[in-house]
Amino acid sequence: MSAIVSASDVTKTYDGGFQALKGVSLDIMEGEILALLGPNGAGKTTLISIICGMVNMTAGRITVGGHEITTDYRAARRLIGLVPQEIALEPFEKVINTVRFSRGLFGKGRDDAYLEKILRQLSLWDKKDARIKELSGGMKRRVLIAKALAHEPRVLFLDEPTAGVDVELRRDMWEIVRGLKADGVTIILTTHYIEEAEAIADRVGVINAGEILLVKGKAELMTQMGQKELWIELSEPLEAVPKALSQYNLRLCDQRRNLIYTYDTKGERTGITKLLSEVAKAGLTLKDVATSQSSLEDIFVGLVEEQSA
Ligand SMILES: Nc1ncnc2c1ncn2[C@@H]1O[C@H](COP(=O)(O)OP(=O)(O)OP(=O)(O)O)[C@@H](O)[C@H]1O
Repeated sequence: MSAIVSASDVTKTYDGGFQALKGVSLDIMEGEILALLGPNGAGKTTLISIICGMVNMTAGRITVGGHEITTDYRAARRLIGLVPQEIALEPFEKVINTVRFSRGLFGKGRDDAYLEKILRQLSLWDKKDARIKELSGGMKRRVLIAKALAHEPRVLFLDEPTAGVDVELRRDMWEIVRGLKADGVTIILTTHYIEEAEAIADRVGVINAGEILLVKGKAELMTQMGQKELWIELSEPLEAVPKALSQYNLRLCDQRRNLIYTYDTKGERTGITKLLSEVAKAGLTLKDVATSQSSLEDIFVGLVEEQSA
């Protein structure tokens, strides 16, 4: 897969002197769904706004489909659709005209068959002649997506598509996003919801305080999440991990009273039964055992805390 959007060393200092982005480098691969996860004020909207040409970067370089966004703005912008966070639509306009108008803005010729396809995909076709003000909040969000897709972009940015929407609409949105990916659209969505990133992303990028902390395949993150720890509390503290148990890579902590064994929950065998019998064979007496699992949330919180320390 090649990168369709490539950002290198992008910085943004707003007029008041606030540095919202501190050297962001990121490659977005053609055809993927990338979730940008970060707390409030992390810089997600700033980054998207820069890529979409609505905010100027202070330094750095960004290309979209090989077009440099400052020197080759029109060509780059034509490849991008943006679904903004806020609903800003003309209330008295009909749905179909709203979408047609957006297509026209990019200099694309009229193509009613294409517009019908996207309106059907978004379950808006039977509302095509309704005025925006007659639509529910969820439908207005769908119209925003239809507008963003009207000029057949290859990359779609969704800025917090499910902020403040109910669970049902959130699931509908995820279905829509999956459908667009199947059509070959590259999708970048920003979110506060770890659950959302888990549900639909191929890769997850974590951004905090203007810096990208990691970008990883979801499967890889899930493997990390799949790691569980078994805590074995002993009645007596140990000097060291007994040699007979060396194959388990145990850690000794909490005043040498706890042995910690890390295992993979997705593995065929956890090795726990064997370990416990060998612990007994080594003459150690157990006081208690407990397990803990790290989640994407733990990883995320850990990363953000580490950065602010
Ligand atoms: N026009 C502006 N002038 C000055 N500071 C700004 C401006 N726009 C954003 N900021 C600041 O830049 C930082 C990043 O904001 P941004 O909107 O990019 O964050 P975000 O990650 O999208 O947050 P949220 O999840 O709350 O939307 C914030 O501290 C914000 O206050």
